[in-house]
Amino acid sequence: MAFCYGSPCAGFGHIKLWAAEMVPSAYWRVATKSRALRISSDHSCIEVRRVNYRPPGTQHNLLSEVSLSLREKSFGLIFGRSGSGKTTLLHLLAGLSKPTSGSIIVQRYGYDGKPTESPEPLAPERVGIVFQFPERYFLADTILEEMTFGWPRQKADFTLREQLALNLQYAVNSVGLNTISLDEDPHSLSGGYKRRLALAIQLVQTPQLLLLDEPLAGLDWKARADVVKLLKHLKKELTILVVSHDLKELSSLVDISWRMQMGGILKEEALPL
Ligand SMILES: Nc1ncnc2c1ncn2[C@@H]1O[C@H](COP(=O)(O)OP(=O)(O)OP(=O)(O)O)[C@@H](O)[C@H]1O
Repeated sequence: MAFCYGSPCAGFGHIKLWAAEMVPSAYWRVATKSRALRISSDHSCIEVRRVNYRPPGTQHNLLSEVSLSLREKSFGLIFGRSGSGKTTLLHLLAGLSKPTSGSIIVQRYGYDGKPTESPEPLAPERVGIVFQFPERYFLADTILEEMTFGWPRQKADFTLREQLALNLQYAVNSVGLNTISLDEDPHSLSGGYKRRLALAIQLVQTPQLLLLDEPLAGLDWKARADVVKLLKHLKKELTILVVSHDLKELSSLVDISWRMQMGGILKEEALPL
């Protein structure tokens, strides 16, 4: 598959038009899916099972027998001291590195809490990750270019591009960027709006799991409150796992939390507020 890097993909005008025309159906699809999931009581969980990780060529494990289970559409938070291995775990979940042993899977459960089918590996392309200070990696001159950077551009990819264009409009609305022209320079946005853009870029790919590394770091109090409010909204439709030191501000969102101890040992634990 070919991607366009840095330059606008062919047919942007059309992309905007498709998106504008097809928003209602995109919303309908999302709303219908969420209602269906609420009324059925079977559910899936993203699970890390006894994962160890030792970077190639090193002697020590950065993660030791890490296990966790995060139910779909819930908000998990991992806290712990600097250097304990939190970001390393996010990278494994995003497929950026491979566990030395153990597995990362999606498991479906039935009414009775028992697995209904064999677990499936969590596909890296279904995981979105927003790194610390994502605005440092913005490359394009407009919000639209930033959001479509890396999209497939070949003729054969028309259907995929069309789907991405639909998702784009949904993502822009979800993060509240719809009040801003997509021709704006991403670098000129406020801190909070830069984070919104970073989230929207990931939402276009309709992730099954959204990973956020220190989403409030470096923001002023108003932008922090803004991002917390946005995450509260996104939580209704998404499974979110956050690494953060900002426990108090995020506490109202958290369904489950873990402490990462030095040596990469993860324990489920309530937030120490
Ligand atoms: N590829 C690597 N090879 C060797 N050591 C590494 C590698 N990547 C990370 N580390 C080390 O692993 C440890 C865990 O790093 P990690 O970034 O996951 O910690 P963290 O808990 O996210 O810290 P912080 O809260 O400061 O972001 C650190 O001591 C780091 O220096």
